Amino acid sequence: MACCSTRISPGLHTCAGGACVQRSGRAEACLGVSVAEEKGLSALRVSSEKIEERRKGFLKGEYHRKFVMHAVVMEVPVVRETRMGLNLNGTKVYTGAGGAILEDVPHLTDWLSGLPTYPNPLKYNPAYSAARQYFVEETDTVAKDVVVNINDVGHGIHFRRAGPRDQIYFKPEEVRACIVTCGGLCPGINTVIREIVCGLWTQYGVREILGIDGGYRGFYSKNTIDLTPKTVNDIHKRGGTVLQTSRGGHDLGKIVDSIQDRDINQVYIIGGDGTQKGANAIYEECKRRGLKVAVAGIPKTIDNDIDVIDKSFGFDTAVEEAQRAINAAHVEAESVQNGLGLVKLMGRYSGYIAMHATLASRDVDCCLIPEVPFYLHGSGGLIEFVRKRLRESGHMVIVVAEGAGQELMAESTVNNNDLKDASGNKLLLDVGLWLCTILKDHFQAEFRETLNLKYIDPKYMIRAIPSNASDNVYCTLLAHGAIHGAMAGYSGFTVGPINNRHCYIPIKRVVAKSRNVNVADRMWARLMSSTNQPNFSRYEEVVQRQRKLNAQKQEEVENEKSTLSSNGASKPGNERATEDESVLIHSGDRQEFPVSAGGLQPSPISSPVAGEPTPSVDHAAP
Ligand SMILES: Nc1ncnc2c1ncn2[C@@H]1O[C@H](COP(=O)(O)OP(=O)(O)O)[C@@H](O)[C@H]1O
Ligand SMILES: O=P(O)(O)OC[C@H]1O[C@](O)(COP(=O)(O)O)[C@@H](O)[C@@H]1O
Ligand SMILES: [Mg+2]
Repeated sequence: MACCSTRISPGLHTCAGGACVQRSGRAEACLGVSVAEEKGLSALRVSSEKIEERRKGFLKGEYHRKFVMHAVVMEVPVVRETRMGLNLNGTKVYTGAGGAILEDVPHLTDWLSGLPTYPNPLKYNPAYSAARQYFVEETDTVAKDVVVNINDVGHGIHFRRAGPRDQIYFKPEEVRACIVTCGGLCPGINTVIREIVCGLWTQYGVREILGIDGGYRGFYSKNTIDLTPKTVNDIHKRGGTVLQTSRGGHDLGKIVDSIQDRDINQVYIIGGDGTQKGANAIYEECKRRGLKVAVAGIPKTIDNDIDVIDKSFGFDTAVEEAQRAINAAHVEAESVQNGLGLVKLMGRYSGYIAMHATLASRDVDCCLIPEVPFYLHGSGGLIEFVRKRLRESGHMVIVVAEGAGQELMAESTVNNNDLKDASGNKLLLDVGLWLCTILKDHFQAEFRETLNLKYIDPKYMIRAIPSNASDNVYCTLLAHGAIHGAMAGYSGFTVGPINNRHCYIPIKRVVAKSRNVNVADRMWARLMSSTNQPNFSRYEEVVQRQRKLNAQKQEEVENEKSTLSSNGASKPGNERATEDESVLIHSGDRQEFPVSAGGLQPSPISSPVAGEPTPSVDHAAP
C-alpha cells in the first residue's frame, strides 16, 4: 500500500521521516494513510474531530481492509494551512506544511472572479451513486516520486489528483464542447473521442459536442461535425481518427476567434508534444481575452516521449503489434543461411517502443535507439557484433528505432538533410535503408559473404490499428479525467497517470522537455543483458578520430584545388569534378560502396578506425 497519494497531508504522517510503512504479512498501516487512501480524503482540511470520527468508523469496521492502527497517528498535530506561490514558470505552487509541493493547474477563477458553481450531476447518477467517496477532494494530490527514503523529510513534487469534483463550474446545458485531434496517428485516438462524447453526454448531460475536422487548421477552415453517442458508437473498433488530423496550421488568433465565434467553452485537444504546446497557447490566449473556456489536453504519442506521465495511450498496442514484425523478421532470418532480419520501429528521439518490443520478443539480438549512438566499424562496433552473432547462431534480428544513428548518417551525407514537416519536426534520414545497404555491401566487399537481409518497416501498419483492450480502458480513464477536469473549471492542463493515479498536470510542465530512455536505468540494463549487444562506449573516440581524418582529407583536396588554380589549369567539366571530390571526402576510402538509398554515402565513421587492424577478408565464405 502506498501512502504517497496523501503526502501533501503531513498531519497524518507519523514516522520519523514522514513516511508510513506497511508491515509485510500483517497488513498494518497508519490509520491516516489508510483512511485517506480509501476515502480520498486529505489531512489538509481534516480537523482532529474528523480524525476521531473516522477512527471510530474505522474501529467499527466501516472500511474494507482491516488495519491495525498506529496509536501515534492520533497524536500528530493537524496541519491547518498551506502556502501558495508561483514558480519560475508562473505555475501556481502550494507548499504543504510538511514540505510537499503541489504544482497546480490553472483554474477559470484565476481570471474570472465570482463564477457560480453547481452541484455535480453525478451525485444523482444511479451508476455512480453506489461508488463510495466518488468525488475527489480539492486537496487530494499524487506524488511524482513514490520511491523515497523512509528517513527523508519533505515529500517532493505532487500533482492534483484527477476525477470528478463535488461542485462544477459549468451548467451542463451551457456547455458547448469541441474535440480536435492533431499530429501523427496512434492506436486509441478514436476511443478517446468516443469516451469524451459519451462521458459528457451520459455523466453530465451535455448535448452540444462538436468535432473539429482535420486538426488545428479545421478550427478556421472547415465546418464542425456534430458528435453524439450514436455517431461515435463503433469508432473505437477502428484505427486512425474519425475527426482526421494534420500537422502545421496552428494559427492562434484564428483558432481562438473560431472558439469565440462558435460559443465553444470546453476544448478537448488530443495530440503529442507539438499539439500540447499549441493547446497551451490556446489556453493562454483564452485567458488573455478573459473567456470562460476550459482547455484540456489529452496526451497522444506513440513514441511514449511525453514527460511526467507514466506512459502514453497506444504504446502497449504498438509494442504488441511490433511483435508481429519482429517474429516475421526472425522467421525469415532463421530460414536461410546468414539471415539477418532488420525491423525499423517508431521513435524519433525516444527508443521506448524499440526497447520494449525487444524485451518482449526475446528474438532480438541487437536494439539500436536514438539515446545510444552507435558506430559500425572497429572493435566494439556493429559490424563486428553482427559477424560474431552470425557465426554463432547463423542468423540474427536487429531492431532499430527510426531516430537512431541520425548523427552518424548526417556525417556521411553529401547534401545534409535539413527538411522539416509542416509542424517543424525534423524529417529523419532512413536509418533502416541505410543500414541495409551498408551491412550488405560491407559483408560482400570485406568478408566475401552474402548477407540474406530482410528489411521490415511496419511503422504505418502499427500506427493504424485500433487500440487493444488495456489501451481501450486507459483511453476511457483519460477521457473521463479530461471531462471531469474541464467541468470542474480547470484549464491549461494535461491529464495522465503518474504512478498509476490519474492527475491534472500543467501543460507547461508536460511540454518543458521530452522523455527519453534512461540508459542508466535498470530497464536498459535488462535489455543489454538479454541481447548481450555492444554498448558502443567507444563512440566518441571513434567519431573524433574519423572527424580528424575527414578534416585532413578535406585539407588535402583544398590544397590540390588551389595548386591547380594557381597553375591556371582549366580542367574540363570542372564542376562535376568538385562534386566527385566531395563524394570522396565523405565516403572516405571505401569507394567500392555504392551510394545508398536516400542519396547517402557510406559513413566516414563506417571506415575502419585509423590505427586499427582492417578486418581480414574471409575467402572461405561463400
Ligand atoms: N510550438 C508550437 N506552438 C503551437 N503549435 C504547435 C507547436 N508545435 C506544433 N504545433 C502544432 O501542433 C500540431 C501537431 O504537432 P506535431 O508536432 O505535428 O504532432 P504532435 O502533436 O503529435 O507532436 C500541429 O498542428 C502544429 O502546428
Ligand atoms: O510520417 P508522419 O505521419 O509524419 O509521422 C512520423 C512520426 O510520427 C510518429 O509516429 C509520432 O509522432 P508524433 O507523436 O509527433 O505525431 C513518429 O514516430 C514518427 O516519426
Ligand atoms: Mg511530436
